[in-house]
Amino acid sequence: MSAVRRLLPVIASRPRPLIETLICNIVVQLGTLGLAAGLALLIGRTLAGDPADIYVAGALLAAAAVVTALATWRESMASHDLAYGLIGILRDRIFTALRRSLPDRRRRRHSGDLTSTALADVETLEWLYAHTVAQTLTAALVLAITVTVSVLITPWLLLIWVPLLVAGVATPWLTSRVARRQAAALAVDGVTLRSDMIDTVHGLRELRAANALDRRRRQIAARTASMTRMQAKVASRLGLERGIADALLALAALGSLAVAALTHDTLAPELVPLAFTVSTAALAPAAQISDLLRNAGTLRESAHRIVEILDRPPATRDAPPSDEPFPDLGTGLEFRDVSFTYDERTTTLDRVSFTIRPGETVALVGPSGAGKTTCARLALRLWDPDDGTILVAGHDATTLPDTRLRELVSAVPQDAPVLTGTIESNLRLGAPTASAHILEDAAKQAGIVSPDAGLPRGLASDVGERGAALSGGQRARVAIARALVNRPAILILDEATAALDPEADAAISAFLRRPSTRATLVIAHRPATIAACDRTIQLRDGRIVLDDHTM
Ligand SMILES: Nc1ncnc2c1ncn2[C@@H]1O[C@H](COP(=O)(O)OP(=O)(O)OP(=O)(O)O)[C@@H](O)[C@H]1O
Repeated sequence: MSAVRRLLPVIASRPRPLIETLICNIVVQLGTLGLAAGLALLIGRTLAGDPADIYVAGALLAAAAVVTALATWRESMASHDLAYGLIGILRDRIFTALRRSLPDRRRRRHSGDLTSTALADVETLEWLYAHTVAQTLTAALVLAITVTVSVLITPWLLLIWVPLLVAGVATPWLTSRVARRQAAALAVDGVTLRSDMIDTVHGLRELRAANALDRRRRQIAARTASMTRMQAKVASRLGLERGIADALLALAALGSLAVAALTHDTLAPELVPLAFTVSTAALAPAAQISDLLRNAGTLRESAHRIVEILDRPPATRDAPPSDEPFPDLGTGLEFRDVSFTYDERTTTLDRVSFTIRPGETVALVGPSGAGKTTCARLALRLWDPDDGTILVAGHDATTLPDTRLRELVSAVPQDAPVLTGTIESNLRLGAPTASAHILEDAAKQAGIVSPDAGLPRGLASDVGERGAALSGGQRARVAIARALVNRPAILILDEATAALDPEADAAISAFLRRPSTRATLVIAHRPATIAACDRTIQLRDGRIVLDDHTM
């Protein structure tokens, strides 16, 4: 089924503005047609020496003009109400689809690119919903009426309308493949340009330090030039198509005039202006339909990309929501024969089994690329293992509803992002209603409020744009405190202490040694951090090579 047809039913979710748009459109089009036809009849009868009552006719025409104007105003409001409402629904569906399917295990596409293209595509659909569906239905109706009426007045007009309508439809149909190709190329260029710009702004410091800013600027300029060339090609194609459409419309007007002139002796004289007016009145809806056909390529390309996102398979299947209590079965975190691969070629984890009991703190160590972070990601259920089971608090993780799992497991990833705001707003991220006591307790455990943290304003400290006003160590402390606010049953620290200064490292080590009921997995390289743990598991090439209390 075509992507546009898949997205059209969304329109049924807002029937009121749709019906209003449709009715107003019909009133506008028929009102305009009625005005022109009324005037033509008036002129015809005057020319034929049988003038109508000018006052009655004037009043009728004035009333039609007012109704048409009011309907135009309402139509504009209703169509935009319809379009923006539908766009909101689509954005929400896209967000849900992306949320379910990201992070992409196989890294098929950059998630930022995907989102940015989808948002641009949704804007394109504004045109479909606000200016296309109802308007095209009405235009087709008015076109059918005008062509039928004019042909009833004189069948000779068929000679004009049939070939011109065929040519009008054939032109954009013939160019539709090129149009889609161009729309796809423009979208790729646009997205790459946007993500290059965003990456450049984010990496400004690194690019400047590497003396790479000029090179980056030239790359962006080259991409812009390529886009400009493609835009010129699109403009040239659209111009040509518009030119052909205008020429066809002009031919229709001339043809109608010629038919009116040639058949005037076979027609009642008062009908001559009417035949010409009604026939040329078909030009406006014909132009509207040709406009739609001209933009169909871009529209189909955008709809296709949106449908692609909506159809993305979920990264994990969420267990159905349940009111059943999930008793903590007391096992902490357990991996049972877990195997996992990112790309189906390399085995990242090979039958990994370990248990971290409540109250235990375990260091997961091993060389770079051994699969440590992958273990943390699977425990957080970013993806499910290809084989084996992960038990969280005694439950198979795949049977736990997502929200429950997030309450049980908290993680501090490598380079955990700190969001713009204050330390408090960052701590409240996953627990908006947490009490001041809980926040302070978490901040204390992570060493934020200690004198050596360098944060005299404590929780009220401003972290700057994405944490830029904090040092690496301070950012790590905020990320650790954020993970502690939910008081998780399972805590995972993935190289979270790597950026800490010795004082903070000592504070975190002390925190790790403190007795608690939490199961804690610490991915670390630092001897001091590893020494603070009860046990060490060593991973190499995705396999456990050591699980020991001493190392
Ligand atoms: N999203 C991904 N797509 C494909 N391969 C990945 C992905 N993430 C990690 N890998 C690969 O999986 C392997 C294990 O990576 P992982 O990050 O788990 O290692 P690690 O032990 O945590 O390493 P480090 O100590 O350097 O952080 C590596 O070879 C890595 O290149």
